Amino acid sequence: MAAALQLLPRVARAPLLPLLWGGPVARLASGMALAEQAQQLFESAVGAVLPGPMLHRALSLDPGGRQLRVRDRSFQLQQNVYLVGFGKAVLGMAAAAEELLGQHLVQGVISVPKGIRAAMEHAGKREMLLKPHSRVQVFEGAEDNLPDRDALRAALAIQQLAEGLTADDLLLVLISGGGSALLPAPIPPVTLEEKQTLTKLLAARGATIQELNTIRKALSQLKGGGLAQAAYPAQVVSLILSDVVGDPVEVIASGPTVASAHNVQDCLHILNHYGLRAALPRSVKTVLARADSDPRGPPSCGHVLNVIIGSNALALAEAQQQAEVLGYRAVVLSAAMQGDVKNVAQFYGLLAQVAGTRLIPSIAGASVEEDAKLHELAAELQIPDLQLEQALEAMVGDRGPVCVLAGGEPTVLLQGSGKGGRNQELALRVGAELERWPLGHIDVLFLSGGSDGQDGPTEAAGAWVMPELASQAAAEGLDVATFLAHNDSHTFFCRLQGGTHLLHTGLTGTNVMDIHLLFLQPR
Ligand SMILES: Nc1ncnc2c1ncn2[C@@H]1O[C@H](COP(=O)(O)OP(=O)(O)OP(=O)(O)O)[C@@H](O)[C@H]1O
Ligand SMILES: O=C(O)[C@H](O)CO
Repeated sequence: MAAALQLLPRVARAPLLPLLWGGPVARLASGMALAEQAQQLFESAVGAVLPGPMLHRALSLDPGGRQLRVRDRSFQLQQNVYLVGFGKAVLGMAAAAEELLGQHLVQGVISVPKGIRAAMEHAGKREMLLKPHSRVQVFEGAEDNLPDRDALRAALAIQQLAEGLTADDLLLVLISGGGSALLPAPIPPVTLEEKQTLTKLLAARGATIQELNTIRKALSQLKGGGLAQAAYPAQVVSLILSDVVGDPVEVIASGPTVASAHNVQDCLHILNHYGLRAALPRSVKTVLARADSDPRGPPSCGHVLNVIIGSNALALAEAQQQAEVLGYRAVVLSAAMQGDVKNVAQFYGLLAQVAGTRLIPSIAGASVEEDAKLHELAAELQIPDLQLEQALEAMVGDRGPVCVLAGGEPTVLLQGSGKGGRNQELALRVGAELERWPLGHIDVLFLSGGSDGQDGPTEAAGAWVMPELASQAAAEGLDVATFLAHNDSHTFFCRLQGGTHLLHTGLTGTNVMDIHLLFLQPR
């Protein structure tokens, strides 16, 4: 337990209110105490997937320092290791890798978001920074998650490094979310601008990350296994931090070390579906036509070891453990929450209602219809790993406080021009839902936060809400529906009670999608 609490120093100091559930102290427990615990559990989830700890779990040197161990594989070390990386969490991953590899690391090139070094320095996160005489060259680029000239230069440097390797070398590839935009290498004659436009159009028309990255792979020299091919005959080990539901290695950062299984027909189907086929630039048509007749087929990746070293599920598992230490019955609902944010919010609202009735059957709670509606909605959302029955089972009977943990990435279809993010919008919508289903004797709190610490283009990571949200807002003259109609959740939370419902962590240096926490605490 001491070790577990090390991750959570503030939790260790906080009074363990739920342990005293049913007693007078618990009855005095305020929403703020619950909110503090929610924020601490969020931090513990993120703490489990920080670059340093993750790297050290995945990589080790044998006692003589002659072999690099990755899972159950060993690689000979003789000052023959090269490193490349691209993604939002790669700076800290590279710092941890360089520290571990020492003199065995010959050279590295990484492509990371613009301003990340300054932000980490400013936040005092020195462990995320490379040392002054690092062998790793850093390129910053892809402002606003879009490929740009800086990212293109980085991609060229990465390609050159990979192409210069021999069969005696080992290439360590560090990959995390945001990697696609940070590694643009369009196949000529496609230009960077054309690729940028196509990516933007697909995203704006609601293409999924799977669809978007299928197109990116078809138009890129390095994605879809291209980087692995460039590094051949060197051995390649890819360490991947997943930011995609289900952790598909071929999708994350467009799978630069995974042979693409898609063909031109798949691309044309996607482009057709989003009404983009007719207006395709000639260059894109040329590249797709060439790919169709390429006798070599997709790159082969037999020399590659792809390893997922961090994921949303891992973060949730840590927070679940911490919640149990705090006396909650903690259930992981899913690490793959997806779907329209409105439906996801309705789902959490109904879940709280149904769960509340199970927790204290005597209260006027959910009806049979609401139970059925919850299951219907769950089926509609098509969440692959949803443990709804298990979660509801944990709530049967008068057994104390419950914490439901989930993760993933709901979708917001932007209609207004307000300021917000996925997590703040979800929290606001859940707050509105909770108000519709008052649960007399149970304190309910919902928190949603982006594990990277930045929710959309805002400075907050997310927000937390309780059923009293709408009435508190009304008292301050804020109308929830109006803010939602403008996708203006951040402005709403900034104004509500002086911003106390906002979750502020600063940039965390990692990225495993969003974390959702739902607490039900009988009074
Ligand atoms: N005003 C808004 N209200 C709600 N959501 C918004 C708003 N503006 C942007 N978003 C959402 O924020 C997301 C983009 O935010 P961000 O740049 O944090 O990317 P991300 O998807 O979190 O990146 P990653 O997946 O790499 O973490 C999009 O899903 C977009 O729909
Ligand atoms: O970079 C990307 O492609 C997305 O973040 C998904 O990994």
